[in-house]
Parts: sequence; C-alpha cells; structure tokens
Amino acid sequence: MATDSWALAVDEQEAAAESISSLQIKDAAPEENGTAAATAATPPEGSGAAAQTEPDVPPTAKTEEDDKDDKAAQSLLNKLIRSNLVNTTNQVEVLQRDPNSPLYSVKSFEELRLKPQLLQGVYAMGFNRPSKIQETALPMMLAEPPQNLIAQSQSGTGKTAAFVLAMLSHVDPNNKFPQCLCVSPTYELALQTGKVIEQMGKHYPEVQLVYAIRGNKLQRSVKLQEQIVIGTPGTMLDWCLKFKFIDPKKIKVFVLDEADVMIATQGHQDQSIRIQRMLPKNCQMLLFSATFEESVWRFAERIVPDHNIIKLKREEETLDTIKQYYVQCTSKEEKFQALCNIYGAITIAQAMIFCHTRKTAGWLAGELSREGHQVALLSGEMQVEQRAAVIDRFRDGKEKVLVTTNVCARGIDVEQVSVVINFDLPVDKDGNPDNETYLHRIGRTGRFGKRGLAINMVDSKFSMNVLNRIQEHFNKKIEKLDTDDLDEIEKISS
Ligand SMILES: Nc1ncnc2c1ncn2[C@@H]1O[C@H](COP(=O)(O)OP(=O)(O)OP(=O)(O)O)[C@@H](O)[C@H]1O
Repeated sequence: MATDSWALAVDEQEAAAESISSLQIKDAAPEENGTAAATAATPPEGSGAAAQTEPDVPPTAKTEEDDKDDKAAQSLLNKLIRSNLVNTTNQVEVLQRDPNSPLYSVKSFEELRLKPQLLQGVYAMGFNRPSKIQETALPMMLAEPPQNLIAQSQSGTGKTAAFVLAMLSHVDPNNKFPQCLCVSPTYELALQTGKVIEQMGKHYPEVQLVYAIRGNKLQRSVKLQEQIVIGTPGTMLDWCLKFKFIDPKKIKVFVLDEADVMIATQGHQDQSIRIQRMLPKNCQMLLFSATFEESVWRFAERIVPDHNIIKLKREEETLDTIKQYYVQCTSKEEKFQALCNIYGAITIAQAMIFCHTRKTAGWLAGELSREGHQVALLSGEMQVEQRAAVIDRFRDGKEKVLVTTNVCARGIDVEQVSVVINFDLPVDKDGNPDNETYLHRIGRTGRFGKRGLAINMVDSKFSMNVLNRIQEHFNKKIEKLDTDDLDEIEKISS
C-alpha cells in the first residue's frame, strides 16, 4: 500500500506537538465536530486530592492518578511497548451461530489462500504462523458468506493483525470507494491501527487507506477513493451522514476495535450504533475487545447480529511461586530505611516499586537516586510515548529500579523482574484491598513458574488491615520480615 501522505502529515504533526499528555488523549476522544458528545471535564493538574499514606487514614476516594486512569491511554501504552506476540497455551473457546457449519482452524498463513501481495505483507512483518486467536478467527472472517464475529482476547494476542488482514482480503482494489470501515476509540489508537494496515498492505499498493479523524478536513464535495477508512466514531459518522464522503450502503466490512475502550469513552457507543444502522444487512460486522465485561457484552449484542464468538482466556496468574513478606513501619521515611536495609543485604537485579501517589513515587525515586541507585520513574504526567520509553529502558536493564504508581503500571509486564515492592499496598477508590492488582503486580503465570519475591510495606493500622485482607483473600501467608536483622533479610533471597 502506498504510504498515505495525510497520515504521514499527521504523524509529523504529532511528533512536533509540544505535549500530548494522557489527559489530552482523554479529551481528544470526544470529537470537536457537531455529532460528538460533550467532552468530559478534566480537572486541572493538582486539583485532585492526592492521597497520602498517612497512618490510619485510608486514601481519599479520588487520587490525581485516578484522573488519568484512562483506558485509551493504557491501551496505547501497551501497543507502544509491545514488540512481540503474547503467547498463550490456553485453548480458544468458540461459540458458533450455526453449530453445524464446519469450523476451521489453520496452522499456517498459506492455508488461508491469501492474495500473494498480502501473504508477502504478512511475512514481511515477521509473522511465521497465525497466533492462537488468528488460527480460528481468520478462517471465520475470510469465509464465504461473511460471518459476523465477536472476538475477545488479551491485549497483544494478535487481534489487530487479524482484522486488518480480513479487511485487506475483502477489499476489491478495482473499486475506488470505501468498502471497509474500522472504528477506533481515539485518534491515537486509530493511527496505530492505520500503521498496521499500511505495513501489512505494503505490497498491495492498489489498496488505499484514509483516516476519518479530527483535523482531517476534506472538501465538501469529495467522494472518497480509498477502500479502507479508519477513524473515530464521531468523524466517521459525520463522513457518512453529514458530509456524505462515504456511501454506507457500499460497506462490506465494519470493524469495531477496542470495544471495551470504546465503551469507556462517552458517546462512542451511540455513534457506532448510528453508523452501523446505515450499513447494508449483509455487511460483515467484527467486534474486538481485550476484556469482556457486562457492558462490552451488551454493546456487542446490540451491534453485531448473528454473531459467532471467539474467546481466549488469559493465562492464570498465581502466587504459588512467590515468597511474600511484609515489613512493619510507622512512616514513609521508615519504609524507605527498610528498603535501604533490604538493598544492603541482598542483591536485587531489578525491582519494581509501587507507590500509591505520584507524589510518593517522585519522592522515593529522588531518595533512591541520592542513595546511588539507577532509578527510572514512571509518572502520570508523562506522555504515553515517554512512559513507553521509560519501560523500554528498564526492560533493557538500563535502570535497575522502576518506581511507579499503580495506575501507570497497570497492565505492564516486565518478565525479568524478580522483586516487587509494594511501598504502598494496592487499594481501590474506597480504600478496600485491590486483590486483582496485587495479584497482577506480583503474580507470575504458572507456566513460566519463575520464583519471585514480594515485599509489602505496612505503615499504619489501615495498611495492616489491607494486608490481612489480602492474605485472607488468597489464603496465602505473608511472613513478617524484620529489616533491622540483616541475617534474616539474607535468608529471604536464598
Ligand atoms: N501471527 C503473528 N506472528 C507474530 N507476531 C504477530 C502475529 N500477529 C500479531 N503479531 C505481533 O504481535 C503484537 C501484538 O499483535 P496485535 O497488536 O495484533 O495484538 P492485539 O490483540 O490487537 O493487541 P491490542 O488488544 O493491544 O490491540 C504486534 O507486535 C504484532 O505485530
């Protein structure tokens, strides 16, 4: 596919933009044009009550980080830091609309009888064989007649590549009008998917792509020649309905990407449903999501008639191979001292340290640097791209300690980290233990079974209570560690 000059221009513009914080990503989601929903007001920096881990005081209901707990930004971050497919040994679960129709699964891309230009594109991307979800999803998406599909699997398992290949396969390059629409929740995510289309379609220059995103202003009378349109729901709806750049009746494939993120973005559900209603009955509907909560499910059922379902379970995380300890302190200064004692007693190749607030994380990173540690800090005010760069450096071993807030690090896996320190225990907005986050921070997928060490810092009755509840929840004892006793600390590393 020839590089879309407009997309390039957008990339350059993006790169030149002074600052696109994750807050702005949130703002950017609802669009500027008439059909968009109202922008959710974003409180000014620092206006959120930053929760301090004062003894006996549960964190306040809303922290500054919560404001940035933005699904779209997390999703983008995941895409930026991911270089490889997430492997899984779990089997896909398939629910077919018509259980009598044959169910195919392929082990190679050749079996799909793709156009040679596309096969070339797939191999040029370094894909040797279909991923777990692609094995089943691709034959279903490429079948004749087209089948509607709802697919759910964890981020990084190959969903984007799968539907991009389906779109490129269904396009008739001789027809110079839009035939596939792909709706993404934000401008940045649309650009990311667009890049995959460009890469995979590199050897298929007859197929062109255009971005229906804010800022791409077309002449009123334009009729689009590009076969694939990728964009955000508001602009896409305008292009179909208000400006009539797209004839929805000619659309063969409609993709809803990141349905879970989409739902979290105000107004996007309705816009997507309005677009979908304009499409022909036989248009293929494809919906993808990394999670499958009730809300996603309801949305999926409304928008995708006669659907087949493909689900891929996450590998289960377990605490079985993790040694868990807690250290009792009375203040953050004491917690820091305990941390120094641990570092003095055992060799820690790489550690991740979690704090509740940005302020504590910043303070701790400063203190650790003063002690001579090479510290990386992941903080909420960083742009998503900056965060991705910090994680990359840490992953490459350039820094040995990564201090982060919970929100920043959600969903990030750094496999080689064997020591995790909860400088503050994970709690939800109401101050209850966040067991899921605890498990995700320190748990390892059973299959790899690497041994790990988790140290929890307790500094109040409140945090002791959280710790006890976490223990009860997992039914796993968390041993007390006396960090003033060097011999005892040494033992934990053996
Ligand atoms: N068959 C494959 N073989 C090797 N690598 C692949 C294959 N399919 C996808 N990848 C690569 O794996 C990574 C994750 O793929 P992809 O982005 O399609 O996952 P995803 O499930 O869509 O993730 P997300 O939910 O975050 O969008 C990408 O770097 C992609 O290039």
